[in-house]
Amino acid sequence: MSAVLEVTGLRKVYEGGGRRVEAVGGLDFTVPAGQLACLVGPSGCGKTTLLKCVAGLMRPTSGSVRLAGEPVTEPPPDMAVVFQEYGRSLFAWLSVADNVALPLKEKGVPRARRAELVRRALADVGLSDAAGAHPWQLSGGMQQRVAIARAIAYEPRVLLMDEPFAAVDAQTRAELEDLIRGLWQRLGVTVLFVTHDIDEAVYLGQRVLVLSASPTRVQDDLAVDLPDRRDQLTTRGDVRFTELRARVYARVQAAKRGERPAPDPSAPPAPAPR
Ligand SMILES: Nc1ncnc2c1ncn2[C@@H]1O[C@H](COP(=O)(O)OP(=O)(O)OP(=O)(O)O)[C@@H](O)[C@H]1O
Repeated sequence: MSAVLEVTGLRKVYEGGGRRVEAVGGLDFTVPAGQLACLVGPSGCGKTTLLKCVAGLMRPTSGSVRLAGEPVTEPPPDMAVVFQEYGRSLFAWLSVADNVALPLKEKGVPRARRAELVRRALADVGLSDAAGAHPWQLSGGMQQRVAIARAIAYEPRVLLMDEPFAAVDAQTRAELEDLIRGLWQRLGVTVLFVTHDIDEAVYLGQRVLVLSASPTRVQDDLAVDLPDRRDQLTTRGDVRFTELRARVYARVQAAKRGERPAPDPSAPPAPAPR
């Protein structure tokens, strides 16, 4: 299956205030349609910068991003982003339903269709009852569910997530991870999920891309050959999960030290697209 997302020679250098930081340094990868790929890398390695470039929110210094073959030069209509800071991404004065509806309004989706998409998305994230509430009346986990509902109501081809669960407690995080896997399986959307949490990357992904320290590059690209049906207890207790986690951990450590590990002959081949 062809790649829906192509990142080629992507480089981003920040300059200003007498400081020059090469955050992303010549990065190449593609994501096939329908894949759930996780990006994991050391703190400060350039994950957010990369995602902003992929989302068309930031111009790269050089290189390109293509979505379904088209160059991304501004936020594309068929891409949605969920950020870590749900508190800042929701509008406090709008109801939950209106928050979810807002991007659809901007996209020009007719009112009746909008109402249907909002209803479905809120049902998908288990928040039908909270449609009339305001974000500040909800827990952090519920607010992040609203942000996810807003993203999926938009019916994106690609869903980008930047450490979306970093600010919620462990139990809520586990629930949200399962929610994302469930939505991904049901909707068939392509997901690029950025996290610094190795366990989360292995639990969620079909594939884990390990990023090097800044200026970041793809250090490794591992297939996650765990069964498609995952649950927090069984999957995390699986010997294969522990092996993959140890392998990703070792590679993130190597990335921090700036080492390039030798290719692993026992690593499974890249996963087939769904
Ligand atoms: N607007 C900016 N101007 C200058 N430098 C920046 C800017 N944004 C990020 N940087 C620098 O680019 C590098 C990568 O930052 P980025 O936020 O992309 O990393 P990250 O991997 O997402 O970090 P974390 O894991 O801590 O969230 C850092 O050295 C950071 O200081």
